[in-house]
Amino acid sequence: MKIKSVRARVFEWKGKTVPPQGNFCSNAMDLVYSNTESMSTFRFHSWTVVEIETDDGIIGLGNVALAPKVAKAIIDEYLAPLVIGQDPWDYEYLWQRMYRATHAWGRKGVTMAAISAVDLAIWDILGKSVNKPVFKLLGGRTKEKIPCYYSKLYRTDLKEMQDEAQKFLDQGFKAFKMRFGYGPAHLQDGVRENLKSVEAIREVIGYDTDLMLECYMGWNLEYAKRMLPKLARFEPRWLEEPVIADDIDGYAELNAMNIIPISGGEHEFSLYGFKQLLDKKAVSVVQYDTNRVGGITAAHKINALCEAYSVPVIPHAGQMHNYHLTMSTLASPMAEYFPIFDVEVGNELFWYIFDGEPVADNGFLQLRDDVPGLGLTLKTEYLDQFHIID
Ligand SMILES: O=C(O)C(=O)C[C@@H](O)CO
Ligand SMILES: [Mg+2]
Repeated sequence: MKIKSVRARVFEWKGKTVPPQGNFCSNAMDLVYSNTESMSTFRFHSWTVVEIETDDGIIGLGNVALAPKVAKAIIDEYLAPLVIGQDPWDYEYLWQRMYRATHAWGRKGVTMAAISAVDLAIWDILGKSVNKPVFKLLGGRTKEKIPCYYSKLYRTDLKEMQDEAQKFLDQGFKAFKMRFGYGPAHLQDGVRENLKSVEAIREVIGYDTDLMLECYMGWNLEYAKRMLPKLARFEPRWLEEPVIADDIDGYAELNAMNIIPISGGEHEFSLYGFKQLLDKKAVSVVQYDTNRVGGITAAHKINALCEAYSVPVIPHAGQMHNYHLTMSTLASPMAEYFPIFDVEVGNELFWYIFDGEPVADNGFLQLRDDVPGLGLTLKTEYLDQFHIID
């Protein structure tokens, strides 16, 4: 079997979007003075879909949501020529070709995300070619079904947040992730607002339910060190991305305080990036995203590394490409889950592009043994609400 073609298309959402509430999520831009909305560069309103076809007609689907137009250019210009004409079963060789050929300027960020998208499509082909779901090629079914946590609760009116939490508590979710709205730039008022929002959610979900707290790189080390003792009473399962991804020593200092487990990884890339996080004990929960970190080829290796370090893997953002990694290892106890909503930040946009994503049932997800590859097809229902760049 040989790869015959690689097609990368950008799906630009032109449909309805929900305008964000102010301070709906602390983020890395909060500390930079600007007159634009600080989360504006952290939107996922475009998504690049990769379709790789083999000479015997199998089509594999991959996807990338980081800088999708740039990712397309990297795939078209650099990665496609490296894999066309090659055997997809030589996936490690192909991964190393893409990684090393772009090493001078790739390694992390959008190049690794582009490599991930190609790698996902290759693994989709491998599964389809032997009529097996991808998780069966990685280690098989390690769970009867996958526990998942509800992920949204962006900072808005506290009563609205409580109603949202109640609605999904009633649907059987046993774990929730909420977003802080404030960070160092918002001074003591922001501290009080952050604490009030956690208290409000705990009032609804109680303490028999996991609560995770998301900073999305919006704090800094000094502020996080002040906040951790104030948050401890709420017994969070983890505090996510309190500092920017490059501040690995900051992560390690916060994790070493042993007040609240620190999580991160959605903005880290490659096996080596995670070796560094683990060697420095920077995180207590690893959260790579398989469509960023280097695809399934890289994520599978990181799963083994995390198993050896006894650090759980709970991949960022859910989605099928992550669920196969969670299903195939005991090192990954749970998945993130974004329910389908009107398009807001865009974390939910994949629901409008693909069919086949599992819908949570009572806080669990199921992958089928009889659906080959990643298990996704392109959805036609919303195609008229996308502008597609081929
Ligand atoms: O789901 C996450 O972990 C994310 O970081 C999504 C981002 O949009 C803000 O939370
Ligand atoms: Mg996050």
